[in-house]
Amino acid sequence: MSFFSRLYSTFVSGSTPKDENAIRIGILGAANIVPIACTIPLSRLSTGVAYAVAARSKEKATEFAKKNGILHVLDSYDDILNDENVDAVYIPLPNSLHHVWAIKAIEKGKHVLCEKPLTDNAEQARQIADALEKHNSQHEKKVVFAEAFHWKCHPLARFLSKLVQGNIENMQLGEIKEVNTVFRLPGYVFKKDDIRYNFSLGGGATMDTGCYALSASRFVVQSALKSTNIAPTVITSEMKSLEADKNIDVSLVAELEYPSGIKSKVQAGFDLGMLEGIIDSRIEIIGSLGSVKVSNFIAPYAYHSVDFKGNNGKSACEKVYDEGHSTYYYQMRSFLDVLHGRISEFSTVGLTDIYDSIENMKVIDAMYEKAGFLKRP
Ligand SMILES: NC(=O)C1=CN([C@@H]2O[C@H](COP(=O)(O)OP(=O)(O)OC[C@H]3O[C@@H](n4cnc5c(N)ncnc54)[C@H](OP(=O)(O)O)[C@@H]3O)[C@@H](O)[C@H]2O)C=CC1
Ligand SMILES: O=C1OC[C@@H](O)[C@H](O)[C@H]1O
Repeated sequence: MSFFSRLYSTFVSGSTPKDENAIRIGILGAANIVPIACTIPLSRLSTGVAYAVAARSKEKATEFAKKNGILHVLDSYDDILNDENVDAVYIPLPNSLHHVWAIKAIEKGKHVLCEKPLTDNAEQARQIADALEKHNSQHEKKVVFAEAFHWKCHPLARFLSKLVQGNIENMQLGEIKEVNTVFRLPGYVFKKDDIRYNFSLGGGATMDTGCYALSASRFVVQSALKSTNIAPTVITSEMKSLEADKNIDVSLVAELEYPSGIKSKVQAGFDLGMLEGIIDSRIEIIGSLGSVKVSNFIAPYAYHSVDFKGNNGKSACEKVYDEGHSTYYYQMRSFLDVLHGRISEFSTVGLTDIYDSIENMKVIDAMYEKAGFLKRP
């Protein structure tokens, strides 16, 4: 697939016919991210359908449904949860609302794909896990729950996982010593009233781009150690705040250390300079035998590269597009495959389970605390 075909399939709807047992997805909110993360991927899959949407305003939901090929418009988010035709929900609400709607959805027996970061803080994430455990222990039909770290579902992430385990022949890193990750955007891409600049809605750069950079650091370390739910200690954390609101961080630089001794620097922010482009997302992994730089791990479907340099002077470069779909397509396909019982292990397809989400939120809490900022409410 060429660069333009990859972008076309990311941003333009398809028209794949639906299977009879396609999973019917209800969408809570007419959010900006819905087309790229939900309705366009669904339009390209036979296994799921954009069944219904509700928004705070019915007029907005109606227009949104028409534009994005969603079959039904309901009056409220609760109506989506109460509709027995809805099998699963996608939650693209502001961060502070994920907690309440995720728990309500679980209690109604709906499967959930919830946007990142999962919650405002780790305590709320734990409460979602409690609700999930309670529901699943009392019902035969088990609710599947995933946080939408889409980048981990792309074939590039699977390649990285193999790479740090020493399974890519011409890219031997040896023992992993250091993992540095970055996700920065320019602040001007968001309006002043954006949810990301609103403390009570769970805003802040550490919440928004920081949760990804942290997820990348943890993904690499967990893959290298073939382990799950590992969280590093926050050694230092520095943040700069918005002039207009001292609670809203616009940049993060944190130094972390994993229990195994691996060190990690995580950078995030809405602080990308005019001359630095429109996105800075990368991973650098330093091992005893060589190092690797991965560009654009967040949106690898647009472009990316994996550049290896061995201590022996040898180098190699890889690009991993596979069928060329977007990270969101792979995420939706994985989520639906799990619901159809075709896959039982989240880790094989990159979906993020609730216990991984809790650990991510614990580190975000610690980053805020160490930097002298309030945790999100
Ligand atoms: N996976 C990814 O790549 C991305 C993920 N995200 C995540 O998705 C979520 C939504 O982001 P985004 O689409 O940019 O958000 P939007 O600004 O589009 O807002 C999302 C929805 O939240 C509701 N909402 C907005 N403002 C308020 C408010 N003041 N009080 C209550 N509800 C409000 C609205 O629902 P209604 O329509 O009912 O009025 C709106 O549709 C966030 O968690 C974000 O982190 C965002 C972008 C990319
Ligand atoms: O993927 C993303 O890129 C832009 C961010 O602001 C957004 O919230 C995030 O999910």
